[in-house]
Amino acid sequence: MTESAVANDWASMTVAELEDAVKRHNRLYWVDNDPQISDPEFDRLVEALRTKKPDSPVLAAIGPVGAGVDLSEHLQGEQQVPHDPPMLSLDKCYDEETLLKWFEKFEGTAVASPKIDGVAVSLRYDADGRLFVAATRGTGRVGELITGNVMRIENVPRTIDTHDIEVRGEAYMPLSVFEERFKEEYSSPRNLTAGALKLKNPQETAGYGVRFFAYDVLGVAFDTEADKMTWLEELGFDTVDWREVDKPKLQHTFDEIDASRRARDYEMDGVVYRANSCEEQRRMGHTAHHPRYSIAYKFQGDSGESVLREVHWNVSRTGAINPVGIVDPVELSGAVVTRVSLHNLAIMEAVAGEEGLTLNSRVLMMRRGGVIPHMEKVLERGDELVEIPSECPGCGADTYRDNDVLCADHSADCRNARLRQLEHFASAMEIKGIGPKLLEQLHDAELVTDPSDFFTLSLEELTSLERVGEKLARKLLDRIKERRTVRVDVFLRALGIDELGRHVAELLAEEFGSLDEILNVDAEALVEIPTIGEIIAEKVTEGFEKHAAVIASLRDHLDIVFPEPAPDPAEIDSPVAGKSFLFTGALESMSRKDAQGRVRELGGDTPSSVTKTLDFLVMGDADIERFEGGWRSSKLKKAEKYNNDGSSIAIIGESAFLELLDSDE
Ligand SMILES: NC(=O)c1ccc[n+]([C@@H]2O[C@H](COP(=O)([O-])OP(=O)(O)OC[C@H]3O[C@@H](n4cnc5c(N)ncnc54)[C@H](O)[C@@H]3O)[C@@H](O)[C@H]2O)c1
Ligand SMILES: [Zn+2]
Repeated sequence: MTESAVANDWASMTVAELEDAVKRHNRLYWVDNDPQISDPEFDRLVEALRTKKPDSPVLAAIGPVGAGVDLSEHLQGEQQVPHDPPMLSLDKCYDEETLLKWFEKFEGTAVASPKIDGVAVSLRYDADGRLFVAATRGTGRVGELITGNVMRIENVPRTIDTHDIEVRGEAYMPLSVFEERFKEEYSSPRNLTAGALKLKNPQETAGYGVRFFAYDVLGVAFDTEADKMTWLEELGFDTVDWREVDKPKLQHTFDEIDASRRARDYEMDGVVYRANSCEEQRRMGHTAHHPRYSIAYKFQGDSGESVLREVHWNVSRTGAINPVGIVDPVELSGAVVTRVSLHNLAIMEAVAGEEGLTLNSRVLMMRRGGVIPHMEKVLERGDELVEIPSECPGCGADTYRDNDVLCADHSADCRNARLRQLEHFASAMEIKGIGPKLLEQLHDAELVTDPSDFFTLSLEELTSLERVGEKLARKLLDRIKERRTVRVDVFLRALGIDELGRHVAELLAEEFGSLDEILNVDAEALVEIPTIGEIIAEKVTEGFEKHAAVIASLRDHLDIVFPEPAPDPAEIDSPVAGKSFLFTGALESMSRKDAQGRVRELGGDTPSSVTKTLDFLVMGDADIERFEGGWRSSKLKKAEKYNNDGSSIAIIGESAFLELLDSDE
């Protein structure tokens, strides 16, 4: 029911109309940089045309080349990087039948990997194995030079143990980074990645935490795609999460990757399959639009219709007042959504169109990339114009517009701004069990009005609140007490200062020896730290000034410590200290990141790829069972290969890992 209302638009059109629409939207997207429909909707439009006229020449001309993008208008000659062979699009399919048909066209197995919703990047390494050119995909034939920016992507190797090759892959912003720092004001991790890669001051790219997954290499011949990926990993690249699949596993792999979406730290919009045999790849070749040996099987069911009932105005921790839509419940990618961030004024206006957003509008809701819900577009206008508040809902201060964002100079007792700040503090300090409801109670009873108040709470005060019994109160007090000793970077981030996210906090902790030094630093000195730009430096120093009183009272209650230099493994008798652990796949009891944190706390090491000296390769218990049943991921294969050559990498499940941790504590 939900999808048809949109798809029907296209289904009722003639071939000529469809061809015109495809050409128009392709141009709007690639040339004018002003897409007017969402990507999934564009894909449906293309499918509608493909169904009616599979050999339409317009189908072969989708993408930047077909749209006639000419980079020479924008770029100087030296900024243009030719791609040979061009960086093409992918052929698409939406059902198993089409996938099977594609599979019949070649001999051997396929290699499948998630289709990452990021930005394609080409990396070139010179005769000494040094990264010397990085470029965007651009028109597909000519890209834009972004070497300085790419140098700031942490997991892109600067030098490799071979020479004269080109590596292609996808740059993306981890969802954890997006959600922590950007989700309030930006709508898409992908667009932010593209922006971060083109920043004029490449140093600032580092602050965006962009990462890179390799999926292809030119300049070396391989027998199989699997060999290619393994080789890339040995060179030190993080590769897309690939696996070799045979015919019976084609659909199964798609379902499995689809089901794993929420456990992954990136958005994706389908599964890419490639013929495993490189000889077959050469035989099949490519069209002007896409290689024939590859196909993208795209996810569906991410969209649905709903009705916008209300717009709430939320004061963010930085003071911006952002719209949040309340919609009738709608199921998207398996989860029911009732609230959707409209991000900021500009994004809300873009969705609504010129006449403004109205309540009771019929809207298309979507999880682009499967994770973050968006209101994609208004399908039918409602009856009541959404008013932009002239006053802050928390303190009544006048609002004003600052570029894309609604702002106010909140008074010191703005309830909403405070609640948001306290919420951020509790979550950054990892004080578990303090949700928004309890916070409101604490705040409204004037028990906690600034962050330091958490540390003076008493049992009587807590139990005086509705629905807080003695048992819960004691538990909360214990948790708060546990967090009295806190690492300086965690403390700094918890202050909720604009631009002082995890990355900057860690830099400050590394760079300085005491909290006083950090708090008294001036903007000029901060800019000296690589990856901190002028804007960050100013916001951070301003923030320290503004929060001086809160910081002072927090210091009375907290024991703020600097990260200890890693303990000397020789001195600790422990199964974890001095050992290296690599986690792969999803764990049940904690995220991979938390698992790495635990290992490092205990003095262990967490390398990012399988090496000869790795001690433990850890995976979920379900994966261990699959492993025992014969299944092999690329990491497993590599570990086994090293073990055959004399390494002793223990391959263990999560339960065994937890036992190791326990025996250490
Ligand atoms: N909204 C609109 O009006 C409109 C108009 C035109 C195009 N579009 C959108 O533009 C998008 C881009 O189209 P396209 O032709 O550039 O890209 P595509 O969808 O054909 O995908 C090709 C890209 O996938 C990337 N990729 C990610 N993971 C990969 C993996 N594991 N293996 C191999 N490649 C991987 C590659 O970088 C490659 O550049 C499409 O999603 C389309 O919907 C939208
Ligand atoms: Zn306010």
